[in-house]
Amino acid sequence: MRRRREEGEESDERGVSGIAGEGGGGGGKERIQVSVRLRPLNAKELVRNELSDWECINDTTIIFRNSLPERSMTPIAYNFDRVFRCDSTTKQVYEEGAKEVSLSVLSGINASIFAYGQTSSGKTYTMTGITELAMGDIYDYIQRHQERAFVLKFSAIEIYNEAVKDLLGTESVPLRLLDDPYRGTVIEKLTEETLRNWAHMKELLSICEVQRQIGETLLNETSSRSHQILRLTVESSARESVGEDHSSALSASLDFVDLAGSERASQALSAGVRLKEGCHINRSLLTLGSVIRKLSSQGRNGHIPYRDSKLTRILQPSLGGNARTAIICTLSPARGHVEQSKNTLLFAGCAKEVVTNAKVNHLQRELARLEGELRCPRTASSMSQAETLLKEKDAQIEKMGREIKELTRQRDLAQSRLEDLLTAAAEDRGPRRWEPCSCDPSGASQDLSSSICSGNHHQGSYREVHCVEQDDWRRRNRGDDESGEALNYRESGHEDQESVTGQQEAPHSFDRSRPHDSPPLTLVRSPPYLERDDHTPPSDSLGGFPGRPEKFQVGLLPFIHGRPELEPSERSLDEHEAEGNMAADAEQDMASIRAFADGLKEMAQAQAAEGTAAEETPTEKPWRNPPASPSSSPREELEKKRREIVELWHACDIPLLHRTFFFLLFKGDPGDSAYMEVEWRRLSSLRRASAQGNLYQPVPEDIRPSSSARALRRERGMLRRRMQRRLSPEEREGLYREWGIPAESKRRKARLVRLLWSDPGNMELTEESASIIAKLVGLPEPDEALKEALGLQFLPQRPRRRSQNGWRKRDAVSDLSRVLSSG
Ligand SMILES: Nc1ncnc2c1ncn2[C@@H]1O[C@H](COP(=O)(O)OP(=O)(O)OP(=O)(O)O)[C@@H](O)[C@H]1O
Repeated sequence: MRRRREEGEESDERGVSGIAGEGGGGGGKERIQVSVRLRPLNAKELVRNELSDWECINDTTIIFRNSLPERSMTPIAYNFDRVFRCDSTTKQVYEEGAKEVSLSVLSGINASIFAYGQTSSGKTYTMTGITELAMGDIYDYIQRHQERAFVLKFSAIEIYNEAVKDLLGTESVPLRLLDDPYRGTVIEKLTEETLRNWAHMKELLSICEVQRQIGETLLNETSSRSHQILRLTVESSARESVGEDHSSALSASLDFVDLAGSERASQALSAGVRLKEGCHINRSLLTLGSVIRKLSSQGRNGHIPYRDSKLTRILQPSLGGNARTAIICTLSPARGHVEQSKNTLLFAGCAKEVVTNAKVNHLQRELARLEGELRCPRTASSMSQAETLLKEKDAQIEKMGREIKELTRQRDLAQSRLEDLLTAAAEDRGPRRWEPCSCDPSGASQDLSSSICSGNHHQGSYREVHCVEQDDWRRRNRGDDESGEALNYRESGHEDQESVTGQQEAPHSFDRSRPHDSPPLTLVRSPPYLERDDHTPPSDSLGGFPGRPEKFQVGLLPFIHGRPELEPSERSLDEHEAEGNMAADAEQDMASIRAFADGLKEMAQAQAAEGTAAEETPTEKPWRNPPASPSSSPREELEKKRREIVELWHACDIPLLHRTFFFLLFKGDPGDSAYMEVEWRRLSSLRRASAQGNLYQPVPEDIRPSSSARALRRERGMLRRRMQRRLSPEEREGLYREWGIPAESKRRKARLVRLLWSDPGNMELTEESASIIAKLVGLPEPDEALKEALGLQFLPQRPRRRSQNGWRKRDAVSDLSRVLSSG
């Protein structure tokens, strides 16, 4: 295909003899070549009966024709250098949309091929094919041009969360970008392999494929979460001049750029890590878009924000600089993605206005530059200044790295200690009644350590105090580091506590067995919401649905938080510890189950009380359940409710253990209806609060929605570790097979765990998820005996009768102990 050369412009150095034409050529001022590729509807979209409103009516025009009758309007037409229908092959796309530009590299002209488009639109699919086809053509060309000697070099990077990673390197440290006055932005310490042959090149391509960050999103099971740039550098010279005359020696590079896909968090339903990746991806694509927009409207005049992202810094030559560029914009045809597709075409429209100015890169020129640099090196003093500066910066970075590591370690320690304490407290609490206490109810005269040991015994002035390990580092840095974890400690509002414990040895320290040289303990009180004197949580908080007892929240905290995700280096330690401590695991699990049951019962009671109040006052509660349809049987109603509960759990990011316990214990028997009603109301209210934005009222950080998602992630991490410990390799293999996880795929445990409870519409998968998790956490067979042991067998009683026909909590707990010890 002929390129659209800027009028009046001629390439200054076109056609190095014997290379231009067949080997590409071109260059000079010309516009970026822009093609659009429409992919076919994929299997999921077909199942959903998605329609496509896009049609390529000829080789250069694609139209959007909305087939919705109420929206019928004149089709919108978009023109590009080339458009490819959904049945076009990648070879066709390459031949007509990228080949000419790619092969310019053989003429000493830099070239870049980009794929741009929303997530799952086919960028990687297209670029993988184009890269191989272009490489194949280059090898083929070299084969047929023995009169020249070629050297091919290959390097590969990815930009993941704004960090540049060497895909061929052995170290995973991010690479730095340096500004070279001659070469522009260069990547420091990037591995560059000299290609030995075709097989070597293929091997390197597969290494890149393996190394690249891939993640599963709702829209793409193997979504690329990073921008990938593969660079082939071609150096060539006429054979007779090898080592002598460099006048015909050429050097140029060809970049294959597979951008990460733009995505809408709402569509990709991304959360946690994926959401963070998505934010980075969108931000760098935004910078790319604004660079392209500015270049298209004002050429290279004015400020172009290349430096606003690593992606645009690295790609600067390809964006209006010394390179020929072809962009392939990929589109998903589905109607659900129409807005994203239009945005892609908007980008494509701007890109085709951008003019680049590629020149032939004679090696001679490069040599002259190097010679010039040698002749007048930068002065010794400026060099040493720069070096000193660099060293200082390196030292600073290293120090910060150490500090971050230390803070992370502290946080993890504190978190796991907090979990242990909460579990212990849940167990100690037993019947979960606060006993009257003879201490000063204000707590003023108490020392904090005694608050710990009797931490849950203040009738009317409940104070739960947690013990958080603290080491010298933070104390040393106190005052000059108000960020991160240090701030969390301050947030408790009891800055003075540290000095109290600093002055006296806690007589009832939780951890008497600590070695002497271990860091001292500091007490940090619970978040303010646990310290309310009236035992009632803020009604607008996440847990603040009508009738939810505060302690339920406390009891569930171990579930909500799970174990903290640790850094890989630390994880082995954690695993090690945990492995040696299976009994503790089981104990913790059962404490969690007990806490779950206790919380549920209290909720049911509170709800029953609410119900009484509602009967007495005719006001309609906003969270009332709609009346059951008269035609359905009670069983059908319960089944429907069960399904709704599953949907609500999903929507509210409820911890998986809670879902599992509940799901297995309450299967829709008539006796379960009260609990199911309670759960349904709780969740409906939670979701309504979330929809109304109430969750952003002063709610403790760790139970806000974003942290629920984070907690879910941690919980999945805990389950993944348990898979390793609790399932035999055969059992794991069986599960992978059952869940369709291919044997060769990476991180199979993580993939499986991600699938658990992920499809609320599918009750079969839901059942299966619950039974897998039950096995992982050692939930005893959920039958009537367990229910009875947990005191969950009976319908909740009205509060005024509770004193006579109470919940048999003590009996339930001791029964449970029997069940456990016999199990
Ligand atoms: N033209 C096509 N023909 C057939 N299948 C395609 C085509 N384009 C893409 N696909 C399929 O669609 C899925 C998504 O494609 P791909 O991973 O290339 O998307 P992507 O744009 O790179 O997504 P992301 O930005 O999330 O990485 C893959 O399973 C791929 O095989």
